[in-house]
Amino acid sequence: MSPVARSAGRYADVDPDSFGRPAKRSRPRTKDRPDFTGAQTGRVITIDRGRYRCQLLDAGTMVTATKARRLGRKGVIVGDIARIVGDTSGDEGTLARIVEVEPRTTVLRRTADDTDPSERPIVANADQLMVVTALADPPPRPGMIDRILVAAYDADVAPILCLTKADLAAPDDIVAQYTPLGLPVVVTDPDRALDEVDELLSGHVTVLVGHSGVGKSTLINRLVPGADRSTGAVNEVTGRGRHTSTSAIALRLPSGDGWVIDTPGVRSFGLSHVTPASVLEAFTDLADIAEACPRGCRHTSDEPECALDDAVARGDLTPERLESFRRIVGALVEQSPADSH
Ligand SMILES: Nc1nc2c(ncn2[C@@H]2O[C@H](COP(=O)(O)OP(=O)(O)OP(=O)(O)O)[C@@H](O)[C@H]2O)c(=O)[nH]1
Ligand SMILES: [Zn+2]
Repeated sequence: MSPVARSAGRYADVDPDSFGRPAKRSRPRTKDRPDFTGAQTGRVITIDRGRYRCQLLDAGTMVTATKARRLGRKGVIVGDIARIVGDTSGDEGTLARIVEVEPRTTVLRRTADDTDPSERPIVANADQLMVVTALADPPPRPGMIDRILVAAYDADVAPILCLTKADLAAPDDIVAQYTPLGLPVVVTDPDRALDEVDELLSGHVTVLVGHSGVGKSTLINRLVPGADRSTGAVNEVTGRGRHTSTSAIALRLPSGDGWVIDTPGVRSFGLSHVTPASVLEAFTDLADIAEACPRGCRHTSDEPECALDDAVARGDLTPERLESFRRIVGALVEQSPADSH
């Protein structure tokens, strides 16, 4: 029996939302699971109206696919590593089918807005998140940078700060402000080679997040020649860029070693479930010190017995690093939903 016929018959009755959770009925897996040997492995690079565009990892072929029903509505997102069966030639008009998705190493979720209180996963398997911020035109907004950094730390995705348009304003203040966080800060302008950025992205799956107009598309077009991201188009009416797609798009780096994932329309990531403790985990040096904090310490400056203050007093921690951490965590309490303009 072909895998297609088999899975259609066998899985039609399974709750689509059960994907990713243990099956309710436990049947011997090896016996019941469709045999997908011969399936191709690809990365989901973008999603458009129920069609999943995938790039096969071996051949690099672009394949358009549907998704097995049992994977559920949110079962496949950009960045996923998918098992694909059927016609994977990529030829015009062909349609393959995603039958399985590998467990995700990380998941970034879209900010909830006023009309949509739920958070949706948007990008899977990124191990880095590059916040792209212009030094001028538009000016940097530290509050927003901090919110995005919190989301990155919480999702266990290593943040990078990229400061664009260095030809228009000096980066020194922002660099000084973010260096104590221990994240790489790179500066770009049109006349500067991108060696440093290339090196940071090589071998990684990096999500790029930035407000419209900061030069994210310009950067991607330089990193991935032929990516053809539309640039410079700020819609006068909506104030938003020309990208109307809500799907992220993954682009393989020319070296073949690594991916960048552009996230049009994503201004920030939801923080509603994030706790100071989850952010603290990303700051391992501070986390070690905070073991000595009293129970329930929020590590804010108004906590009388926070061990982080003691560490600064002892000289074991620089005041700049503590201040940066507290500012970042402060973004959690200051957040207002659907802000970010
Ligand atoms: N001076 C200067 N201008 C730049 C630089 N990078 C990009 N720009 C310009 O800034 C404008 C916005 O650049 P985009 O690359 O379209 O910005 P974006 O962040 O992708 O914005 P959207 O396309 O709206 O999502 C364009 O006019 C670019 O030419 C830079 O390093 N220096
Ligand atoms: Zn504390």
